Amino acid sequence: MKALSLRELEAAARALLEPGIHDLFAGGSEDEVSLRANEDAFARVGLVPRVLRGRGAPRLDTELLGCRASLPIVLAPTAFHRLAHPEGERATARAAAAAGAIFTVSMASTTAIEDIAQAGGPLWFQLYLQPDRGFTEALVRRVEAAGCKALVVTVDSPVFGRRERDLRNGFMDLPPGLCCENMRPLGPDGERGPARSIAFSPTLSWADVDWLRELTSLPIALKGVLHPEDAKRSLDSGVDALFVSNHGGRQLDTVPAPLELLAPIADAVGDRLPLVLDGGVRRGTDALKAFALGARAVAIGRPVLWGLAVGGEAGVAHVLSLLRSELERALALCGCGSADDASPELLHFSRWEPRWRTS
Ligand SMILES: Cc1cc2nc3c(=O)[nH]c(=O)nc-3n(C[C@H](O)[C@H](O)[C@H](O)COP(=O)(O)O)c2cc1C
Ligand SMILES: CC(C)CC(=O)C(=O)O
Repeated sequence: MKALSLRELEAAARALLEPGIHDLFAGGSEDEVSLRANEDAFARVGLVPRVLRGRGAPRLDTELLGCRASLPIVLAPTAFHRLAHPEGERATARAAAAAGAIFTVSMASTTAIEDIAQAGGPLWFQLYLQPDRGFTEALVRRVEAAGCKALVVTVDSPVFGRRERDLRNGFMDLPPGLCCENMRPLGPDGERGPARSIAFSPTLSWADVDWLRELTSLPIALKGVLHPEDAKRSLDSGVDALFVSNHGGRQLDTVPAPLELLAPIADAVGDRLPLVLDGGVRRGTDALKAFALGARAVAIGRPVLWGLAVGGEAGVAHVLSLLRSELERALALCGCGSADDASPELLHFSRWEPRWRTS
């Protein structure tokens, strides 16, 4: 029976996945306050449709960081797809390519970037800048050669968030036979060496972003910028986009939902940087609310893993197809011809005080 919504797909994935793997995907950090806040924020904003605008069938196609996409919904980077399905990132990449969606490959993918690129769709590569600049440089050259169209540099992880579900379940590392394939340096003949672990470093600074900017001509997005002052600072560093993200509630707990932080960031950067929002997007209406507050696109993390777990490539295709049709319907019902038509006038923030005429 095909899931009618991402909620149904989530339940199906939960029933299929080994509980420790389910927790690894589903969990957040510490008390999971941010994790819950992400979805809740969308439910607390209402949509007030405009009528009779005659905009015709909504168009979803867009361009982001030089990539054409058939919909403004990006696959966020998530680690370890082969824990969800044996075909892992290959299956995800095929589904994304067929849907014309941009797939952001995690640095912690369990398939090498060259093998993922075989699917032929637009790929971005997510990078944790490593203290070993030589390694980072080699990896950047490798993903350039593989045809990745942009780098998404995750900046919300100077240290790793404390994920208590994983500690309780004793999930420490990938099982034998799986590793972070992009962490295996390439030898002179392209042979892959032993995997190194990903380092998280509190010494990283804007100077490292400047260094990366000099190193590559690929567009660079910073992922995890939430403070308007950092958004403004990023304008000076020559980056090309920002992901407004709290890492799906997996890093600093009690960070508010990205949806709530979006408008001040959009104010801070104006039209100079496109914004991608991720965290809790589960419906077409959620995406529309993010567009109304200034996002150019949204990204989805966990739903892709649910789709993979339930049906491999077909499951991810189903996730994208559900969101595409929901977004088309939400735009049409709001009188919008595209995501660009969405504006704050469509939003209702609930501080409901009944008002009625007394005379
Ligand atoms: C299982 C899992 C693995 C993730 N791995 C990465 C990663 O390797 N790099 C990264 O920048 N973000 C990673 N994220 C965060 C996502 O890119 C994204 O910010 C988040 O999942 C969005 O929220 P959502 O899952 O509610 O859609 C991961 C998230 C999950 C759930
Ligand atoms: C392996 C981790 C680095 C992946 C990650 O960022 C996450 O699990 O949130």
